[in-house]
Amino acid sequence: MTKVVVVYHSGYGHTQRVAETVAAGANAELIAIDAEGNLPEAAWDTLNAADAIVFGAPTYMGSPSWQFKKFADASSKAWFTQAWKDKVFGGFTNSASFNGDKQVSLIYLNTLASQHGGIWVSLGLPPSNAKAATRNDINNLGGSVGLLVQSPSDASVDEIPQGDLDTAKLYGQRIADVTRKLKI
Ligand SMILES: Cc1cc2nc3c(=O)[nH]c(=O)nc-3n(C[C@H](O)[C@H](O)[C@H](O)COP(=O)(O)O)c2cc1C
Repeated sequence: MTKVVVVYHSGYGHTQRVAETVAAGANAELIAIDAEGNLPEAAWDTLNAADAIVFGAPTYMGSPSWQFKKFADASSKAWFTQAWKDKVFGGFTNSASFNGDKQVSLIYLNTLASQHGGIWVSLGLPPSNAKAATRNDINNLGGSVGLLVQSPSDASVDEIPQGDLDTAKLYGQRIADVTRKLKI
């Protein structure tokens, strides 16, 4: 039995919906970083015991929200004991623009996982970028490092493009599959 944990921050609920969708695909436990950038103390034990950790944050001003970064700095405690070394990691970000500098956030999440000595899982899905492509398609945003989601600036959490949510579920499944293979 493998244990996947999705740890995320969401200011206004959109990234939370993505986190829930990734978690559904991975059969993962969810941990929310609160508005002050904190986790319940017991959540650190949950992260330390996980086989895989998936990071999620909205892109604010071209990088993950400060609350996520506060969590990242606090994870230095786990770094000191190498508690997360050789775990499987993945990451996702959500923002309003198609581009919106989301890649900067993904690279940040990938770097954080690498600092911890983790094994990163790429998105592993081909882009849907032909003329006939729509926002209902898998990986219409053409990500590769991790999961990209675009929530239009005036969209409610119920209006996140279905293709991005379907991509989120598949990414969660992939992380769980890779974790199972590595644990054998
Ligand atoms: C302070 C702030 C900065 C933002 N910066 C960006 C940005 O750099 N790029 C972008 O595409 N969207 C940006 N957005 C839009 C959010 O990424 C978008 O609304 C996202 O869905 C919010 O996710 P959340 O509901 O989980 O907080 C920004 C929003 C806020 C509040």
